[in-house]
Amino acid sequence: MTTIQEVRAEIEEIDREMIELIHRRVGLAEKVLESKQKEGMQINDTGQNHVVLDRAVDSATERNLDTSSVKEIFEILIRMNIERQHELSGEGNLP
Ligand SMILES: O=C(O)C(=O)C[C@]1(C(=O)O)C=C[C@@H](O)C=C1
Repeated sequence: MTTIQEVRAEIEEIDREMIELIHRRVGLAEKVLESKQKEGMQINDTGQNHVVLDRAVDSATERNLDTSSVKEIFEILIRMNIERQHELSGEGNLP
């Protein structure tokens, strides 16, 4: 039988992986901002937000996960990316 320590060690490993993935995702803000500035695009792209959120909800549905919770997580991830792009463009935390 698995001990609580073993399960917690597994949870910790997953948490570390998630932090690394969040770090990678936010790290792409610089590249995406550069492309947007070249193309004269706005930082907040509501159409793309929908694409990302719909994709996350579809994946969550396939795995029988709570879709509204997964959607909230991805809304936070998008917000973090938008905030980072504003920081990088020297605008601070504008909406
Ligand atoms: O794809 C982009 O244009 C991004 O800037 C990335 C991202 C995201 O985090 O997925 C963030 C902001 C945009 O509103 C849309 C999507």
